[in-house]
This record gives sequence, structure tokens and C-alpha cells, in this order.
Amino acid sequence: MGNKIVVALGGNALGNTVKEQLELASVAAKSIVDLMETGHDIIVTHGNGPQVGMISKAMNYAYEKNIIGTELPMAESSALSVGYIGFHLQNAIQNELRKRGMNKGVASVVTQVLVDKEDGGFRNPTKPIGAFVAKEEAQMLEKETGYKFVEDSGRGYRRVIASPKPVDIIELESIRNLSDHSVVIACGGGGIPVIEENGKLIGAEAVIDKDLTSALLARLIDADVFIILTAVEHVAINFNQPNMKKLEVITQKELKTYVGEGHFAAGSMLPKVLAAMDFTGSGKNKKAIITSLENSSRALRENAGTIIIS
Ligand SMILES: Nc1ncnc2c1ncn2[C@@H]1O[C@H](COP(=O)(O)OP(=O)(O)O)[C@@H](O)[C@H]1O
Ligand SMILES: NC(=O)OP(=O)(O)O
Repeated sequence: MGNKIVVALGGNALGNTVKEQLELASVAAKSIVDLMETGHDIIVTHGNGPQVGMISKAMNYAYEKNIIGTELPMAESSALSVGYIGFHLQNAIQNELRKRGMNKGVASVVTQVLVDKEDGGFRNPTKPIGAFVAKEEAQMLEKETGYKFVEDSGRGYRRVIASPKPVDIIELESIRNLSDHSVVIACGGGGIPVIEENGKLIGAEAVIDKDLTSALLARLIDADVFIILTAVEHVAINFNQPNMKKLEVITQKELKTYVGEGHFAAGSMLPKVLAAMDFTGSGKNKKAIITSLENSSRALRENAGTIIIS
């Protein structure tokens, strides 16, 4: 039983096709095994925005065209995405371990995450999922499907759906026990959202932000380090502006000021920054890192990327 690191992989950092995802999973696997070699127990979490959007769109199209006989609710779409991504990560990490002559188990835990059925997120969709489309296509799709679209960080328009906050991780003890012996992939897609009704857990029509769930997991499991891997090496203020400035080592308090000034986009960088602050605020000597997939083990060894300290 060692000290624990929770590593969160962005859904967008895993590409858009099977081939891209396999290749990027093998890049992630190298970083994950490098991190293992620092002597920590590793728990990998991951996003599913592009993947759950693709699955939901394909299944609903197939249902409308009578190709399949059932609609697929969002909780079940998330479950499919988690199996798809979990398989690629297990496969890539296991192959990387074998290449280095290391022997360790790698296992995925399909994770249910409790949300509050009264959470305001159910009434105000904010979570971008699926592919990026041009404005005209977004307007057409809004009319055709009734989905809501928003602009996402200068990269195009995406469908948005409800994203309530994570309250509790149902499989927490299983994840904790498994992580003493194996690399664990858990809380995929932010976990499958479930609400509680009359003592029963029921899948909800939402996608939870994986950065917020990962921070909750890192807190509950008492991790030392929480690493969020995404497509950019640094968090920036004045993002995409001529006066953009990369953030390096920064205290939680300084970061809070920048949050107040509106430097981080909702649905993309803001949840990562809030998740990092949530974790570093949970105890002394907690460190959160936001950086790119390629940079992760360097970030831990050399303070590269954006490092948030208590
Ligand atoms: N202030 C900022 N600093 C850096 N990146 C930002 C900022 N605001 C928005 N972004 C965008 O947020 C993206 C990361 O969010 P997203 O793609 O949703 O994450 P994920 O990797 O979890 O899928 C970056 O690639 C960048 O385009
Ligand atoms: N569920 C989730 O937060 O996915 P992304 O990381 O892909 O946005």
C-alpha cells in the first residue's frame, strides 16, 4: 500500500476515432507507467465527452431509423463509453508494463456516482459532449433534434447536457482496495450519474464533469497528488489573447482571484481549476497539477505545467 496519485485524463485528449484513441491511450500509458515508477499507487480517471456524444448520437439515430429497437438513455450511453475507453486504457497500460518487464494488474471499475436529484444542473445544461460543429450546423441540429448547443472555448459548437455535481462515489471502497494491488481505472466519464429514490439507485439523464468527480475521489481516497491531463501544457490567464500568460506554480488563493476575474472557460478549463482548488484545499501539502498528457511525469519531477499548491 503506497501513497496515491489520482490522474484524470481528458476525453478530448483521447481523440475522436478508435485509431486515435488507441494511439493516445498508448501515450497516456507511458505517462501512467512512468508515474508508477515513482512508487505511487495510481488511480486513473477519464472523461468521455466526445465518446458519450458519439455513442448517444449514433444510438438515437439508429433508433429513429428502426435499426435498433430501443432508445439509449444517457446513463447507459456513459456505461458504453466507459467500457470502450476502459478497454483501450487497460490494453495500453498492460502493453506498456509488459514492454518494461513489469508485472501488475490493471482493472477498470464501472463507477456509479451519486448526484442530488434537485441539483440545479438538471435544469441548466452546461456539459459539452460530442463532436465540435460549425455554428450553422449547430443551429440546424438544434431545430432537428431539440438538443442545445453552445460555443466551446473557440473550438466550435457542441451539444450540452445536464451536469449535476458529484456527491458520493458508490464504489469507493472497492476502488480503494483494488488500488493497493492494481492500477485502477475508475470514475470514467465522471462516473455514471445515479439519483436515490426510495433507497434505490437509478441512472440519471446527465454527464458529470470528470474533473469534479476526480477531485472528490482524490479527496476521499486521501491522495497526495492530483494530476489533470488535458490538451494544453499550462493553464493561462487572458487565454487566446495577445497578452496571454501561462501559469506555473500558483497558490490556491492567487488562482481564486483569477477565477473571479473570469479567465477560465465554463465547461472546459473552469471545472479543472475548481477541481484542483477543491483538492488542494482539502489538506496540508496537497498538490494539484494541470498539464498535457505528454508532460505528466516531467510535471511531477520538475514542476513543469501548472502546479497548484495549498
Ligand atoms: N484559461 C485557459 N487556459 C488554458 N486552456 C483553456 C483556458 N480556457 C479554456 N481553455 C481550453 O480548455 C481546454 C481543456 O478543456 P477540455 O478540452 O474540455 O478538457 P478535456 O481534456 O478534459 O476534454 C484546453 O485545451 C483549452 O482549449
Ligand atoms: N465527463 C467528462 O467530463 O468528460 P470530458 O473530460 O471529455 O469533458
